[in-house]
Amino acid sequence: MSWSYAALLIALVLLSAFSSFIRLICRQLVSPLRRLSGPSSPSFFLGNLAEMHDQENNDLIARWEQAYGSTFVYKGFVGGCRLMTTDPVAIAYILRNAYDYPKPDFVRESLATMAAGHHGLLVVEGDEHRRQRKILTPAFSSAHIKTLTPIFWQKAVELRDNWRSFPAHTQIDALSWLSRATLDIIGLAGFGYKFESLASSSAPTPSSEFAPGSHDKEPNELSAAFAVIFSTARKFRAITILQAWFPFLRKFRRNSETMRKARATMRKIGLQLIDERQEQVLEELHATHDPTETIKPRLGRDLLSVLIRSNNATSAKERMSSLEILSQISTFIAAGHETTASGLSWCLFALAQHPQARQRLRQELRELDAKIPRCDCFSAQSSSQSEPQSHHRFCDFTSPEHRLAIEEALGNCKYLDWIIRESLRLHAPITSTMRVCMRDEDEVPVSGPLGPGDLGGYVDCEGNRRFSVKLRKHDIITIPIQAINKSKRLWGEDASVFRPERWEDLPDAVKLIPGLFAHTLTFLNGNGTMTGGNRGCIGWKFALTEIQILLYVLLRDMDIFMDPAVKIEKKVNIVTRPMIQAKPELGNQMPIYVHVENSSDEDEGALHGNKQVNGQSARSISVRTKRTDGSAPAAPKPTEQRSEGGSSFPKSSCEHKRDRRSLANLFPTPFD
Ligand code: HEM
Repeated sequence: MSWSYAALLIALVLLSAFSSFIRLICRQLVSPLRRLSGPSSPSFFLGNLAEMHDQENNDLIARWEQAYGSTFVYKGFVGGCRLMTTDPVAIAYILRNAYDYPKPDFVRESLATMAAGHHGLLVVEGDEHRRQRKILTPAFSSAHIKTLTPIFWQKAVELRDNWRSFPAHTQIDALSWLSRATLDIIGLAGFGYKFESLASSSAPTPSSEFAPGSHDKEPNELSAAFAVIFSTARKFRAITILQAWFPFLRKFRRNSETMRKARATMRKIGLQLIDERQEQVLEELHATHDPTETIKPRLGRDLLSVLIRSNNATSAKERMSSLEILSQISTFIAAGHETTASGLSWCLFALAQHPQARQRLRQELRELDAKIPRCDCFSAQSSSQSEPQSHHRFCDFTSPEHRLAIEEALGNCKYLDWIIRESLRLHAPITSTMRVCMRDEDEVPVSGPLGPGDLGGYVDCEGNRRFSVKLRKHDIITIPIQAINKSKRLWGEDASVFRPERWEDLPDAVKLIPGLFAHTLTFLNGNGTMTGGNRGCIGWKFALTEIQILLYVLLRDMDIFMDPAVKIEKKVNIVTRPMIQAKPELGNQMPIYVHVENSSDEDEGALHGNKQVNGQSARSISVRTKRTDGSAPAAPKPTEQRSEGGSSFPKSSCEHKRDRRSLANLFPTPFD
């Protein structure tokens, strides 16, 4: 072969390897987005991405909004213009046409490796998504979520009793505890799996109703495997960005032995769970059709059982494969665990900062007792049987009638509702998401004037006011969920302030936000269509019910505080978690103090005694005994002294540990 052939061959190989990069550069050069104004870019390679990494702490988007209006461009990888808009009309248009505005490939790739799998609902697009969403919808209906609430109560009580067991003035990391609680909940409610991450040795046996065939012997095997996959995926490196644009680099993914084992474990347990549910669902069918069968089998209620039942009822052509079902298990864990834990942690944070709101909420929660019939599920830990009904404390909520009555009453708690709305508005666990235009050309409308002094539209880089944005195929759009939830143009001057009372009377402009929940984009949009695609959070009712019950159980009989000297920052890594500003090396943390009121009233005799309630030994007594003698090694350790500037916090034992100097801080998250 002559030199010229060899050179040609090398050129062809290089061309094919770099083809997507070359296409990217060409597309960027002709994008109509270049006509929009926006901030200057400090770096050719990373554009504005590096400064965006800390956007939740430096108010960057609000400053850009103030300088360039609600619709502008910023620079992404190698100088590409990306659209960013907080305009409610533009956002509604993009989200309503979800299948023409899917997630960009690099975001899907990142979510897939982050454990959601390539076939999970979070990642698939178009017809595949429509088909999966239809099969999954029955599992997330309000009626079905109501059947799962006993799990939420059980785990809430278990968490509360863990917190109660610590000596007074103990600082605890609420985030890691809430993470454990929500992991246990999604395990049981999602697929009947006992993670037992809330102090496994002392945990009460999960209701067998929800855990048929659970894996008692190795309860934490799946949890460990998931942690490996999730934490590895969360370490965002330069190579991750390059892999997005140079697909051939994906072949060089780190696939260590630990990672391979973790994936194999997830697959093994997932397939085992699916087989068990399939068998169980077939038994149900058999029993329903057998006239001699007198006792109907209990229908599996976890999300996986409902999914399998719904799948079996779907035509063979539309049905999900085992691989697709398997991906939903990891999707449920990835999408439904840390999001809710983070939402709850931020809610506790907001309440700790606002004593008046906290006291009003706690009073409302206590007053519920007066509205519901006396229950029979008070344990030996309840303060005193002779106390007036409304003062019974530390109820175990074991009576189904009592739980149902409270659930109904919680639904009518106006202030609780405002608190949840306000904290999820100001502290959205998912800060932003991305979309890409897949129409050859499109024109996205933006709103006109929204009120006095507002001119509507946006001003392009030539100084012309415009009321639509032209896009070409492959143009990238950032949907800044948190910035929309806090936009002054929509919410008013006090948009960044925690003020639950704002929900009494919202500005009209807010009602244009196409939010699934409370006119916020926290769970994304609520106006998706079957034809245009519906990508709003499928688990929003699950999450809200879980948040309601956990807040009620934790705050009814305990107060929370934070050290005012400890400054908390937001750290975005797909989910937005708290971090102590002065102690980044500790990783994600939400340090709080729990105050058990009148704790001196709680005589140790009652706590360690053998009082029988409803024929049962009080369960939480054993929790306390075990936790204080240290026999639950997996639980996060509290500090016993007050910290100054967070200095006495222990290293979090959970997997959120971060190294500030790591590349994760220099490079953007997949959603930037
Ligand atoms: C406070 C808690 C939660 C928040 C803030 C939240 C937020 C979101 C957001 C913003 C999206 C849209 C992502 C995008 O398209 O870019 C989403 C999607 C999704 N969420 Fe949630 N989520 C929460 C809890 C849950 C729970 C508990 C589950 C399941 C048990 C869940 C399952 C899902 C799934 C499967 C999707 C993909 C839906 C689709 O694309 O059709 N989420 N969530």
